Amino acid sequence: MLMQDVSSQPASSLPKDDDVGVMVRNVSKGFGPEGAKITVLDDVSFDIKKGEFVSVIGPSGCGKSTLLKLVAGLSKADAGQVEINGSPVKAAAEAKSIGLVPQSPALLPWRTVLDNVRLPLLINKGANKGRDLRDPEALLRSFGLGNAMHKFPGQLSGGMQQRVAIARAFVFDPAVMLMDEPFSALDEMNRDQQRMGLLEFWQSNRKSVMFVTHSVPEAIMLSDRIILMAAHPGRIAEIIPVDLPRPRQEAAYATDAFRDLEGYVRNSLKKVMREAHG
Ligand SMILES: Nc1ncnc2c1ncn2[C@@H]1O[C@H](COP(=O)(O)OP(=O)(O)OP(=O)(O)O)[C@@H](O)[C@H]1O
Repeated sequence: MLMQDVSSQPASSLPKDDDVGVMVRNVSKGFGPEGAKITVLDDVSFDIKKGEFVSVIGPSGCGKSTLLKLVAGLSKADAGQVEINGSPVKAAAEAKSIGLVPQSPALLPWRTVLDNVRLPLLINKGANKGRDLRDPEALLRSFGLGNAMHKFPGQLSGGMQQRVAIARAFVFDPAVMLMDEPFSALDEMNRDQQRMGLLEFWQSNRKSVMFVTHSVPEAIMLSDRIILMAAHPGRIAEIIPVDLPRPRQEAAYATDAFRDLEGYVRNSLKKVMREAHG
């Protein structure tokens, strides 16, 4: 297995071409007052290719959500650059080229499932003119929610609600999809079901995905590459390619290749955690 040690790779040697969906270059970010600022992200550089699924994993507090917010254009880096499909992140966010799925579904309980998914289209009517949009009903059907369209969120399970939130994020047909532990609130069985549903959808709708998770099997099952972060300050420790064949089905969990990779990622994670605790 060939691992990429990005810590020794100069950022300028990373590819910059038309294949890149997300480009993060030498990004640093800190919080706190001038003079007492705590560096949360230190010189982070990576790319996500168009149509590539990349997970970000690392110890609590290493800056995964902070990084995701920078790539979403919700927060500004102190230094460095973020580009989406070759445009500065701010412009890409305004053009709705970035979809975001939060940890909790945040659906409006008084609107039906279909009306929740339609809502971003109504709110952004002006900005949506002349661009490709997804049909909310077709999207819901492709997420297995055809029979739930006219129900209210409170009538659905947690897993189904989260699927509605994912469908809603796809309604602008964004080039890049960012997901912050979207299945963390679900029990293991439900979580696995949602994970496989997302994978199936993505396999026929290849977007660049940045997926934050604490689950090693989830990162492996979904991803083309895994970015492993270290903490204090948050930085990339290693980028691990996932060379498992696609399309992937649940049976992949039981293969030797999956288990070997799982062992490798867990070990790498342990190493960065040991370093963090001195
Ligand atoms: N707005 C903020 N103001 C001050 N500190 C912040 C802010 N946002 C994040 N931090 C700090 O930055 C560090 C990284 O936080 P972040 O939420 O990005 O980590 P994480 O890797 O996503 O953690 P977890 O895995 O626990 O969700 C933490 O120490 C956090 O307290």
